[in-house]
Amino acid sequence: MSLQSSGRQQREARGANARAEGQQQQQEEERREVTLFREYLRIRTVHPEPDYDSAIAFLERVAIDLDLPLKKYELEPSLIAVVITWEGSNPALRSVLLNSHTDVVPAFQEHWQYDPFEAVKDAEGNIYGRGAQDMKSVGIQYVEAIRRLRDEGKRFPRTLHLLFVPDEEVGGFRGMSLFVKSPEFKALNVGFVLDEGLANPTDAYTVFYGERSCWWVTVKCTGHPGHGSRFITNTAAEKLQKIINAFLGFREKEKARLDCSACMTLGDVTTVNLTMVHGGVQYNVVPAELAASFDIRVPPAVDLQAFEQQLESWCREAGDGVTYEFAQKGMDQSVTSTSESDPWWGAFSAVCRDMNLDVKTEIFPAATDSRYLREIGLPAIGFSPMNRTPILLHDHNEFVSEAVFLRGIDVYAGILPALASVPAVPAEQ
Ligand SMILES: CSCC[C@H](NC=O)C(=O)O
Ligand SMILES: [Zn+2]
Ligand SMILES: [Zn+2]
Repeated sequence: MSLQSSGRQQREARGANARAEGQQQQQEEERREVTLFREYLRIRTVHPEPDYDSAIAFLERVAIDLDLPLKKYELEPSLIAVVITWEGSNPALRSVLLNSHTDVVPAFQEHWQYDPFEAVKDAEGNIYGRGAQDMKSVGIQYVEAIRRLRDEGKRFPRTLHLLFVPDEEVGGFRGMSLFVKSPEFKALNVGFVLDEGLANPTDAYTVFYGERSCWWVTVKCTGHPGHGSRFITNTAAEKLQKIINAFLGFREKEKARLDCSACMTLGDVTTVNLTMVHGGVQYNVVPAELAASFDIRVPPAVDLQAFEQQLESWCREAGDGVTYEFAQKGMDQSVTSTSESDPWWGAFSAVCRDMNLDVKTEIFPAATDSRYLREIGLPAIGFSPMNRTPILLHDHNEFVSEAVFLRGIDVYAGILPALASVPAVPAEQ
C-alpha cells in the first residue's frame, strides 16, 4: 500500500476538515442566510437528471417560512416554474420579476477541491458548490432581502414576484420559453425583470442590459470521393479547409478587435468557435461529405442580415456543394434601456449610486433566460451582485465568499424597494 495518499483521499480529508470547521463555525455563528444558501447548493438539480422535486420541496418550505404564497405552474410534465409573491400595496401596477433558474450544469468531481454538492465553506469563508455563482446564490439573496424588508415592516406599491425556473442551462426551451407564452405569466403583470449576470473580479459590479444572439450553424461540404492514395479533385476536405479558414480568420479579426481596445468587452465582438467536426468513413476513403459546426455569438449592434450574407458568401466561395443549416438562430436584438430618463433604469442606477456601487454596463456574452423576456418587450437587467470574485460559472471549483454573498443581500435590500416603488409609468396611467 502506498504511503502517499491519493488525490481523492486528500480531497476527502480536506473536505472533512473543512466540514468540521464549517460545522463548528456554523454552530457558533453561521448566519441563517448562509445556511439556507448552502442547503440549496446541496440539492442536486444538475443536468442531465436534475432533482427538481427536491428543489420545489425546498422552495415550498422557504415560502412557508417567509409567510408568502407560492404557486406552481407545470410547463411540461415534471418541469415546474415556482412563483412566490409579495403583493404590493397597489397591485394594479405592473410587478417586478426576480428571476432565477434552479438547474445547474454538470460538475466533474475529480477536478474539484471539495464535493461540488456538499457546499463546503473553507476557513476563509469561501462557499464551494455547483451553482454557487450560477445562480443559486442569487435565488437565496432575493429571498433573504425580501425576508429582511418584511421583518422591518416595509411594504411597497409594486408587487414582487420571485420566479424559479427549470431548464435554463439547456437553453430554456422547456422552461422560460414556454412560461413567457402562458396566460399564467401574463397574469403576473410584469413590468421589469432582474435576472442573472456574472461575477466581477474587481471592486465593480457588472450589469447586463442585453445579450449576444446565439447562432449554431453546421456547414456541410460535399465533393468527389475516391481512393485515399490519389489526388482526387474537388474534395469535401478542400472545401472544408476554406470554410474553416474563413470562419476562423474572422474569429482572429474579432479577437484582435477585442484585444486592442481597453473599453471593449466580450459582449461587443462576435465570437466564432469550431465546436464539432463530422464525417469520414475510413483512412483510405476520400469522403463525399464532411461537416463543421460552429458556435457563433453576435452582438446586438451587428446587422444580422448582413452577417448571414457574409456566412453565405464564405460558403459560396468554398466551392459547389457547400450548404449551411442553423440549429439555433437568435434573431431578437432587443436591449434594455440604460437611459437615466428610463424610470426603471433610473431607479436602479440611482440606488446603486446611493450605495456607492461602481456599476459597469455590458452586453452579456452568452445566452440567458432574459432573452425570452426581452423578446416579448420586457426590460430585463442581468445582475448577480458579486464583485471581488473570479468568474467561475460552469467552471471547476465554483465558489462565492460568504462576505460577498451577504453583501449581495444588502445590495438587493437597497435595490428592491427602489424598483418596487417606481411611480406609475406612462403606460400605467
Ligand atoms: C442558446 S441555448 C444555450 C444557452 C446557454 N446558456 C448558458 O450557458 C449558452 O450556451 O449560452
Ligand atoms: Zn445561469
Ligand atoms: Zn449557466
